[in-house]
Amino acid sequence: MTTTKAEQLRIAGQLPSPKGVALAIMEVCSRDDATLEEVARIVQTDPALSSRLLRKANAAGQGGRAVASVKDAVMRLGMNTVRLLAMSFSLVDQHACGPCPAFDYGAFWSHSLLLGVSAQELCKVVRVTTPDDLFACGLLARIGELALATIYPQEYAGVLQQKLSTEALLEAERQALHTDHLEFTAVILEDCGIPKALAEPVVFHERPEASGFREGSRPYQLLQLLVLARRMADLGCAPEAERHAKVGELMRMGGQIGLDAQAFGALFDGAVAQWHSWGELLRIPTETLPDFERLTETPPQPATPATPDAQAPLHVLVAMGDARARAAIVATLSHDLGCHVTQAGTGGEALTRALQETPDVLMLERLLPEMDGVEVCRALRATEWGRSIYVIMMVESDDPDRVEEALEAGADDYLPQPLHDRLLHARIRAARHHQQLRTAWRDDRAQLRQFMAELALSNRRLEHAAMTDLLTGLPNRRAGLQALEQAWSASTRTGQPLAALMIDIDHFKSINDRYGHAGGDVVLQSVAKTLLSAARRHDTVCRLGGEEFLLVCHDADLRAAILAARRVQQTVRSHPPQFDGKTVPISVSIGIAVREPQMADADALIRAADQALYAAKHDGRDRIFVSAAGKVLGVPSAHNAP
Ligand SMILES: Nc1nc2c(ncn2[C@@H]2O[C@H](COP(=O)(O)OP(=O)(O)OP(=O)(O)O)[C@@H](O)[C@H]2O)c(=O)[nH]1
Repeated sequence: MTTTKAEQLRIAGQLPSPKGVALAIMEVCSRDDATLEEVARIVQTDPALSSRLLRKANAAGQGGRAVASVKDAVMRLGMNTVRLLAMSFSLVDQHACGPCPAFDYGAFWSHSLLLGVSAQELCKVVRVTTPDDLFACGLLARIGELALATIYPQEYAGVLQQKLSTEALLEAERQALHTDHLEFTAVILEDCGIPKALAEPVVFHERPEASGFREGSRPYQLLQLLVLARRMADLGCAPEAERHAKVGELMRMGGQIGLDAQAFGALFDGAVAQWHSWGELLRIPTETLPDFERLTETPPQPATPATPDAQAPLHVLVAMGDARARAAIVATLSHDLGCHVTQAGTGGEALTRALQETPDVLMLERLLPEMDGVEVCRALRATEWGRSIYVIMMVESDDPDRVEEALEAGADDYLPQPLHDRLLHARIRAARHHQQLRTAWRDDRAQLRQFMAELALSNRRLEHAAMTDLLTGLPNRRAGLQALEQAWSASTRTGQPLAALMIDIDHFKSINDRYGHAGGDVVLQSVAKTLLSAARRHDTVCRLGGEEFLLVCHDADLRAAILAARRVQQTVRSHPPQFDGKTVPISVSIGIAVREPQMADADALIRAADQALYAAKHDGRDRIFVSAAGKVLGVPSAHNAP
């Protein structure tokens, strides 16, 4: 039997795998006699996992009784789901960054998270399995890529720099590494104990055509759902300029699982909202996106606005099932009427092309294969962008019921079949007139949009200026206190600890006296930089005013806050500012407070930190003091810490 490279690395223990509490949960769950109590007890030893599972259980309850204990959360989610979630969270936490220079870890998890929540939301519509299980599988659906970046950082960087499409990437991986990421995904999912029935569709979601799944079977449905979730993640993570091209295809795929444009839009928006809230909880970056309806709007016009040209050929998309009849009308339109014509043979193709090409006129046969003309018209009219296309429905006869149905679905005009040349000419004349009016309207609108974009930009600049300290570039007092309020609310929600550190430069007045105000300013700028470098990425540093700074430490208990204070003190000490070719020796005093149950709000936390700072100054400066349980105590500083 041949052993693949991924399997060899598994044997050597080199593959990314769950660790710590997640591993313990996996082990317990693999026993036949495991109990929910046992699993809950292990989960409780990890506060971050506990709060994430509580959030998941409450979301899964969909408005039922709120779950407050870990045991109830485990009960509601079920042992298997808890195992899957614990495992995927563990991998997210362990691999937030890594050694491969060309692998964007943040972007990778961001995309994987959106894939996971999209799969979960889709699964609520097409119930092929438990939505929470698909959330976990979605998070791990691309794990093979992360594995290659972790195990072969340099070689894989060379492959990634070529920026290849899926097939070419797989080929390049095989050439450079004699393996590919799909092989790694399969082995890691197996290692994580994900059942084959789920793991296989996950592995094939990048190359659905290679799966060989029988149409309509459960694996096939899962695969379809994951492919759609992947496209949703691609859209959410795409640069703004590329989003438009992805929307049409996505809507068509939504139609395949029975969702009309409106329902699909609501589902997408729901997934994006979940993406943001899980991103915050898992510390994964996420993009701010306009809602789906806005994404379907007219794509941005070219930079130089097109001048209205009455002579520009009318773009007509002809959607007809019968190829010969279609060829005849295409010939009339292009040769006799000078139109630019494109064609579609099915309803699905008509919708995709209409959304991609935004023709001036869509000539839509009512009896189209796959998706009839009425459905296509309704789907188009559900988008702002599709509303601007002039639709002529071709109906089998003048039957008033048929005509009424077409017009009610949103068609602008109709033509009875077989088509009559004179009628066709008259309809196209009306359409051309409509198009000229629309071009003029579009130009006005483009100008208005440009004006609104400029206004939004200058508002953003003003907002930024109002929240930023001009001297140091740090968030100012207002922004800092706002960040603290937000951190307070998050800590209320998640139960995670929260610490505030007030940092004050010692004897700053004498620095000003000795080096002048300009020298003082340089010292403030230098300290601001040093504080940023000493703080963790997710913590907030702001200048409260004068020579006083605030550091908000998320998820930090007293021990972590003292360590942070020592790190700040040490870094300030070892990076003295330079002014006029001279070193300006400085020190800071720090007051720490950690959120305590009796504190009513963020103000109370700041007041406690301020008391501790006051005590540090009073005790002689260059000190760290802590305010805890109503007492203020000194703690050993960085230079005399144990
Ligand atoms: N250069 C400069 N000085 C500032 C700025 N804002 C406030 N100050 C000065 O900072 C000094 C603060 O002095 P004090 O409040 O007495 O504090 P201190 O001298 O640091 O003494 P301790 O905090 O008790 O160690 C005052 O002289 C302010 O004028 C600023 O933006 N630039």
